[in-house]
Amino acid sequence: MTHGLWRSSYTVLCGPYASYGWGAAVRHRLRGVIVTIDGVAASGKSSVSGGVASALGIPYVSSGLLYRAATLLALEAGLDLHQTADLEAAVLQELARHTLVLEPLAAGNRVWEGQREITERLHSTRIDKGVSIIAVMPRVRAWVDDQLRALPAPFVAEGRDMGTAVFPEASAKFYLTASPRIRAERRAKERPEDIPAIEAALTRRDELDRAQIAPAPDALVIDTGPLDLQGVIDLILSKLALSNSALSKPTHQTS
Ligand SMILES: Nc1ncnc2c1ncn2[C@@H]1O[C@H](COP(=O)(O)OP(=O)(O)OP(=O)(O)O)[C@@H](O)[C@H]1O
Ligand SMILES: Nc1ccn([C@@H]2O[C@H](COP(=O)(O)O)[C@@H](O)[C@H]2O)c(=O)n1
Repeated sequence: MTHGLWRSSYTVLCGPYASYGWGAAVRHRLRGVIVTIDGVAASGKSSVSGGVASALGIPYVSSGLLYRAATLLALEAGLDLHQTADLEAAVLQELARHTLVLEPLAAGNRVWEGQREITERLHSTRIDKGVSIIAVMPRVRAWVDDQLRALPAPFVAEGRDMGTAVFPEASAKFYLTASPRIRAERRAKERPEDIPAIEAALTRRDELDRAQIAPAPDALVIDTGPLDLQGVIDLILSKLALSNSALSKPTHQTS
C-alpha cells in the first residue's frame, strides 16, 4: 500500500529508511514532525521531497501548486496579469468564488477546484510565466500559508519560504540550488522550449521570487548540480538520520 496520506508501517519500519538505523520507535517519533525543502525554481524540490517523504512514509506538501492554482483561476477568469487594476483584489475574489483543495499524497500532490482535478494544468509555460506575479501579493501569500498550516503533520513541505516564513519551527530544513543551465537542461525534458529559453525564464522567475527565496539561516544548502536525484534524496535522508534528535522533537504538538 503506497497511496493515501499514510504509507504502511512496513515502509517506515522495514523500508529504505530502516537502513539509516531507525528503530521501531520511528513512526511514533515522526508524529508532528515537519521537514522543509526550499530552493530556487526547478532545483528538484518536488522530486526530492517526494523521494524523501516516500522513504519516511509520510506525505509531502507542494506549496507552489497553490500559487500555480491561484494563477490558473486568475487566467481562466480572463484577468490580465499586467493590466488589471487592483489585481490582488480580483485574484482574492476568484479564490473566494472557488474551492481549491491541495491533496498532499505521498505519491504526488493533486489539486482540486471543486470536483475538477486541475493538477495537470498547473505545469505549463503560461503558468510558469504568470505565477510569480500572483505569488508576490501579501494577501495571496496569507491565503496559501493558512492552507498549509491547517495540514496535519508529519509531512515534508517544499517551496520557497517553508523554512523561513511558514514553518520556522520545522524539525529539519534543506535548501536546494543548482546553476540555471543545469536546471534548464533538466527542465527541458518537461517543456517544449529550448534550453536557453528555459534558462532565461528560470532566471527571470528567481528574480521575481527574490523576496521569498532566501534560505533559512538554519537550513543545510545543497548544490544538486553534481548529484543525481537519488543522490540528493540519500544525502537528505542521511542528514536526517544523523539529526535523529531533531526529528524526535515534534514541530507541531500532537495529542
Ligand atoms: N539531482 C537531479 N539530477 C537530475 N535531475 C534532477 C535532479 N533533481 C531534479 N531533477 C529533475 O529536474 C526536473 C525539475 O525537478 P522538480 O520538478 O522536482 O523541481 P522543482 O524545484 O520542484 O521545480 P519547480 O520550482 O518548477 O516546481 C525534473 O525533471 C526532475 O526529475
Ligand atoms: N513557498 C512558495 C512556493 C512557490 N512560490 C511561488 O510559486 C511559484 C511556483 O512554485 P514552484 O515551486 O511550483 O516552482 C514560484 O515561482 C513562486 O513564485 C512561492 O512564492 N512560495
